[in-house]
Amino acid sequence: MSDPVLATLNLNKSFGALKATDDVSIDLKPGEIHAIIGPNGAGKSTLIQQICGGLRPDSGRVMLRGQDVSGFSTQARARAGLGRTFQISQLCMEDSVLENAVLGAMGAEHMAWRFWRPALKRSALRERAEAALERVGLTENRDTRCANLSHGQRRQLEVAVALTLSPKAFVMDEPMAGLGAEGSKRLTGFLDGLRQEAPILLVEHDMDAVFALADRISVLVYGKVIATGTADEIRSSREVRDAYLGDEA
Ligand SMILES: Nc1ncnc2c1ncn2[C@@H]1O[C@H](COP(=O)(O)OP(=O)(O)OP(=O)(O)O)[C@@H](O)[C@H]1O
Repeated sequence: MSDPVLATLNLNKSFGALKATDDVSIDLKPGEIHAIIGPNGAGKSTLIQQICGGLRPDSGRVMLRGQDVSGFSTQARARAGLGRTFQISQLCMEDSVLENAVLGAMGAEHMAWRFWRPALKRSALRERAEAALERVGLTENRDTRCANLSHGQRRQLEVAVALTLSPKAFVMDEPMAGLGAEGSKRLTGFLDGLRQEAPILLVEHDMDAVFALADRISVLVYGKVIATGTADEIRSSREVRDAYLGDEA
C-alpha cells in the first residue's frame, strides 16, 4: 500500500462545549479523490481549515508527505505542497486571467506583491502561469478580465493558480457550489483528470459529483467520521443512510 500524501492524525477541535472535530484521522493516497461529506454543521469546513493552517487544532497532527506540518502557517503549508481552492473565490476580479495566474506563480517563488507588474514580463514566471492556464483549458481566455469569466471558468482559474505552486495534494472546499448542472458536469470531468497531477481531498455537497469522482468517501457527523469506504460501501451503509443520506442514495 502506498504511503498517504496527506493525513490527519487524531485531530480534535472544540468551540466551547461543541466538539466540531472529534478525533478525526483521515488520509489521502496518491492518485485518489477522497470526498468528505456530511450534513450542515458536521465540521467539514472546520476540518479543512485545520488541515490548511487557518485554524489551530486542540490536539492531533497534520502530515504532508510524511512531514509534520501542524506548526506550519498556511503559506508554509502551501509551499510544502498543499494546494487549496476556496469556497469563497480569492481571485482578483479586476485583473486578467494571466495576471491572476502570475500572482500565483509569484507566491511559488516567495516574491513580494509589489513586484508583480515586472513579474508579468519575467519569462520563467509567465511560463509557469501559462502552463497552468493551458492545463486547465484557459489559454484562450488569458487576457479576459476575471470578472468576465463564467462561474465555472473562475473555478478552473482557481485550480490554475493552485497549480502554479506545483501542489502535491489538493484540498477543495465545495468547488461545485454555484455551478449549474452543465458547469458541474464539466468541472467533474476536469477534476477526474486532475487527480493524476495531485490527489484531491474534496468537501462537496453535490452528491452526483461525489459519487462520480470519489475513490473513497468519509462521512462526517457531529465532528466524527462515522464511515469511510467506496461509493458503494457508503451508499449501502445503514448508519450513513440513517445519519445523512436517507433512502434515496
Ligand atoms: N469559530 C467558531 N466558533 C464557534 N462555533 C463554530 C465556529 N466555527 C464553526 N463552528 C461550529 O462548529 C460546527 C461545525 O461547523 P462547520 O462550518 O465546520 O460545518 P460544515 O460541515 O462545514 O457545515 P456546512 O456544510 O454548512 O458548511 C457548527 O456547529 C458550527 O456552528
